[in-house]
Amino acid sequence: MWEHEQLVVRTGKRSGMTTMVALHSTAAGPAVGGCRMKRYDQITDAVTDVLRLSKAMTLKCEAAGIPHGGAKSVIVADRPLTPQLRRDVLLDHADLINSFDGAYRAGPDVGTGPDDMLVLRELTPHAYCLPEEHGGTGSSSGPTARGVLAALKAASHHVFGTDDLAGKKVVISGFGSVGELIARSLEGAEVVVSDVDASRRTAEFGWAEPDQAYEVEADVLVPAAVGGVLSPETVARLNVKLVVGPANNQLTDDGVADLLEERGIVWVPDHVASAGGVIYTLAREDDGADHQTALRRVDRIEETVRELLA
Ligand SMILES: NC(=O)c1ccc[n+]([C@@H]2O[C@H](COP(=O)([O-])OP(=O)(O)OC[C@H]3O[C@@H](n4cnc5c(N)ncnc54)[C@H](O)[C@@H]3O)[C@@H](O)[C@H]2O)c1
Repeated sequence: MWEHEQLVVRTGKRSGMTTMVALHSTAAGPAVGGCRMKRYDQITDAVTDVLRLSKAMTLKCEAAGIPHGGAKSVIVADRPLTPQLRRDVLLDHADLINSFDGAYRAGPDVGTGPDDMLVLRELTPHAYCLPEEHGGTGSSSGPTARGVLAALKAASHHVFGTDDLAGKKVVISGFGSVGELIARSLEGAEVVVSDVDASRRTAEFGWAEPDQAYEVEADVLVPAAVGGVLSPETVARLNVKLVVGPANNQLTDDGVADLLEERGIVWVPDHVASAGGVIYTLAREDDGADHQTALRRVDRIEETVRELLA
């Protein structure tokens, strides 16, 4: 069933490249969501991605008590991007964002960052997370990691009877910006990381090949790479008691949550665990909260997860 307010797919007049915005819901307020820049095999894969991710943003805002709806945008990187082409496609995307008259406000996501938001801002006011030297809050990876750690605390208490993961074995699939921050914060835990990019391997942590990360015998799995990683097949192979991570849309479909429950594995929904970035950004950039106040709002994820699991 179609449940989105709008989906607009457009060919940019400067770049000739496809960009799209899915507006899932503005019922709670203007819709927010990141701008993903990625190569897709088929344009339909990009449409599926933007529709699912925008719906997840509505759930994320609702669970975090943020007065915003959910949206997402995608820039289909179907060719190598020179700096000029990257700039052109971002300006094209800014035109598309403007066509929503403020109903969609963009931030960075996989493949984009604060510098790209600065380019968007040349043509649209509806871009968050500019670099700090330009008055924005920069990358949201830090607050996102903090939110995951808050969720981990509450979930660990529920599953292991202690907030502290010291002495526990934790597998982090996706050793990118959020995954690395989480790995470095887990003092006293045995941390194993995994990434498709083998250059990310470091002697500081254990290493699992990406196709084996979901089978490692451990206490906790942290999905921190891409979505769609928890399928009936991967859930059957899991060897952990708890799954908590920032990756958006971890389940291939909602029925996988039942399979996790049948196996006695506690899973914290990603739209709850990964909300730290959006909570922090909106607190600072919309509400004018200072850094510490915004972090305290992120830390409330712990309480949300406690209530959810209870
Ligand atoms: N950064 C944020 O503020 C934020 C907020 C909410 C959700 N998320 C989600 O969290 C996840 C991680 O975000 P990030 O900012 O760290 O991204 P990132 O791009 O910095 O890191 C992702 C890492 O995953 C690796 N990877 C990709 N595919 C993989 C696979 N199949 N198996 C193992 N590793 C793989 C990449 O090589 C990369 O190192 C993403 O799914 C993102 O959508 C991030």
